[in-house]
Amino acid sequence: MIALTIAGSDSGGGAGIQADLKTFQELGVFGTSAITALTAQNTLGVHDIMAAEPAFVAAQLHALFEDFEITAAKTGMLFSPAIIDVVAATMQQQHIPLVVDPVMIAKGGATLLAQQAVQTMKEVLLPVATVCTPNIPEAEVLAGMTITTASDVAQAAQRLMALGAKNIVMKGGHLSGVDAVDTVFLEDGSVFTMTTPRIDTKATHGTGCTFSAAITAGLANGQELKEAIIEAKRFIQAAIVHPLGIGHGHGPTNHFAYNRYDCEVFVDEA
Ligand SMILES: Nc1ncnc2c1ncn2[C@@H]1O[C@H](COP(=O)(O)OP(=O)(O)OP(=O)(O)O)[C@@H](O)[C@H]1O
Ligand SMILES: Cc1ncc(CO)c(N)n1
Repeated sequence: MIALTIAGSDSGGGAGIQADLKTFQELGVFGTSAITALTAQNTLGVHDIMAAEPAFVAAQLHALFEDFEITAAKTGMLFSPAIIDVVAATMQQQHIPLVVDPVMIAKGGATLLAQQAVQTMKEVLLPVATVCTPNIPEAEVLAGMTITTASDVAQAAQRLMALGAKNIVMKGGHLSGVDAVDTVFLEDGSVFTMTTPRIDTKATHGTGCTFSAAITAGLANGQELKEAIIEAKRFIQAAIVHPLGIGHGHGPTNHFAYNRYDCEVFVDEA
């Protein structure tokens, strides 16, 4: 099975393209990539960014779809309106599941999506998203509202669905509480939560990339969306619980952990 990640390169290897390809590999999927930007980055922060020319992003996508039977794709850091336009136009023609991780800001505060690209993401990318996986700050920007309560989470998800995203995973990593709770809103109207203990760790660099890549790998392998989402939560929890101790800042998660350690996720149908 072949999956595609359309994202930025993280030279530090914990997020972006590198995290996605490691996740695909661990989940038994052949990974391909279209790189939207280079970042000079480590666990302490982003030093510099060099965006790819939109035409070169298009060239990478053309080369991939010409040759490979890609069965699912994801987007990560897309940086500019012009790159989003290229990606959306391509994905509109490909009838495969698309996971949109609406990456906006790195943990150290660097901007990974230009301010003026938010509108483009809402107008052209969400309509082609099979599933969108915002963290709370991203959901606030996309939905144009403040999120504090569970009913805010549901309202924001409804707004993203109204923009065209078919299914939504609202990630709770940025909320407080003893548990890390993600809430999933499916196209058929069903809602469920996925709960794991919140781990007190600095090693959470690339959690969102890894989680969305794991969903993509599941879809590429032909799993149902719900099953792929729950398995992805297991993957990211194992990767957070067993850190590698790399770097001096927000360290990467452990992509090897899922295949080595068991990990429980509590699923609650609302
Ligand atoms: N400290 C933690 N303990 C357990 N799970 C966590 C923790 N932090 C995040 N998660 C889980 O990791 C997944 C990614 O969520 P998060 O909200 O961190 O994404 P993100 O902010 O997009 O990540 P990124 O740093 O890549 O931008 C979710 O399933 C979330 O619940
Ligand atoms: C390239 C890249 N993509 C995504 C993130 C968000 O974790 C990051 N820090 N770097």
